[in-house]
Amino acid sequence: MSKAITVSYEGNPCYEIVLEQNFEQLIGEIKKIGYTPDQKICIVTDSNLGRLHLAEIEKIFKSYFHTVSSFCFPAGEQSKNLDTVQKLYQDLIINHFDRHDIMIAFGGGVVGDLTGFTAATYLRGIDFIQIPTSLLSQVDSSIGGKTGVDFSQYKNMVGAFYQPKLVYMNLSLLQTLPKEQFVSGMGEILKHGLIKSASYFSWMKEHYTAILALEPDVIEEMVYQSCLIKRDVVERDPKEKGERALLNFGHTIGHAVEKLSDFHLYHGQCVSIGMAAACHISKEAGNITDTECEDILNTFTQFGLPISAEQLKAEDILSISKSDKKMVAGKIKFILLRSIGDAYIEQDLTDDQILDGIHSIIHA
Ligand SMILES: NC(=O)c1ccc[n+]([C@@H]2O[C@H](COP(=O)([O-])OP(=O)(O)OC[C@H]3O[C@@H](n4cnc5c(N)ncnc54)[C@H](O)[C@@H]3O)[C@@H](O)[C@H]2O)c1
Ligand SMILES: O=C(O)C(=O)C[C@@H](O)[C@H](O)[C@H](O)COP(=O)(O)O
Ligand SMILES: [Zn+2]
Repeated sequence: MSKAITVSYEGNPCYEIVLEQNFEQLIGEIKKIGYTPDQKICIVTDSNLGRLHLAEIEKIFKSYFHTVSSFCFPAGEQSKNLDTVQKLYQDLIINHFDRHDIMIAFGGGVVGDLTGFTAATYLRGIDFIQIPTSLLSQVDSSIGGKTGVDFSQYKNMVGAFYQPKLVYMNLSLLQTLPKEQFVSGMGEILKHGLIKSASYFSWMKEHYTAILALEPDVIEEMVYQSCLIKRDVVERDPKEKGERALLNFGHTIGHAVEKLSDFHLYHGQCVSIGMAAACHISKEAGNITDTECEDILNTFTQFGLPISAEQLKAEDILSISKSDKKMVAGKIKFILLRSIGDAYIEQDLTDDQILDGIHSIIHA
């Protein structure tokens, strides 16, 4: 069981996404890039990975590279900020990292986004490798080169497009991922089906027992299919000039809910709530039927994802949604469904239409 996908950037092969059940091929993949033992390695990770898996990965890197250090920060979205980036810059400086050295993002999306941004900006850019360990980071955040941190609690306000040199995932690490984090990753995976492939969405509904039981073949197939969908989108539109915005389905309201929950709700859970609102708006716009909307919401619930945010105020969600980055000429760039598997960008929604969607998740 092993799969690889090539990601091209501006028409040229740029990096490989490797799906494995262990770390046996990691050094081989690194040698293929042309890295040599004299290059210094900084493994960036969070406190949970530090406790569970850092020793194993350090040993693997030390079997090839002469100088391997690690930088560990407290787990959670609260760490995804410029303070942590500054501490990481300090660590790199103290350890004399220069432009030909390499950073390793070993963790979930928080580690990946923060490490990628630090790699993009330290010495105007040094190489980095993604070793995503959460379901969400394996299917979404490690691919496509969106890196960044939150600023003043606003999601991903400071960032850069910066591509990794390799994405290597050991799917067996999902065994230690807490259940609710696995479910959070399902939010982005179901999004992939909803925006790009009705058959993939149906496949997930058919396989939900096996998925939640973490059956290795089914998980590998699912991660692979999601990586293919994300790869195809980011290859066609690497800098979000058009189609890539579809990956933001559920995120405008989702990011507002994430901020308003003070990051106590996970990203994929907030995206699920945001998608529920967007589905309601899509239904009211005459695109999807009542039955389809109900089917989507039932599927979210079946996977354990939330579809409501009863404790929040509609006006707060609307006003924070409007301060998200996706405003164009004062209008929210909103993603709606034309049908299951087919999403589009809508820039002409009125506040009333958006509020109606928000009310559907508050009174769900
Ligand atoms: N760059 C992108 O394109 C992109 C895409 C989607 C999401 N994101 C960002 O990704 C972040 C969410 O990522 P996430 O859900 O991975 O969150 P996360 O990085 O906080 O990881 C979730 C939790 O799971 C733990 N964890 C990770 N892997 C584990 C494992 N194998 N075993 C045990 N514990 C493990 C982490 O320590 C953390 O507590 C958000 O900041 C979001 O904005 C970015
Ligand atoms: O890769 C993308 O493009 C995405 O939008 C994927 C999203 O799932 C992800 O949460 C991304 O970080 C959102 O980016 P933002 O620019 O809307 O903050
Ligand atoms: Zn997301």
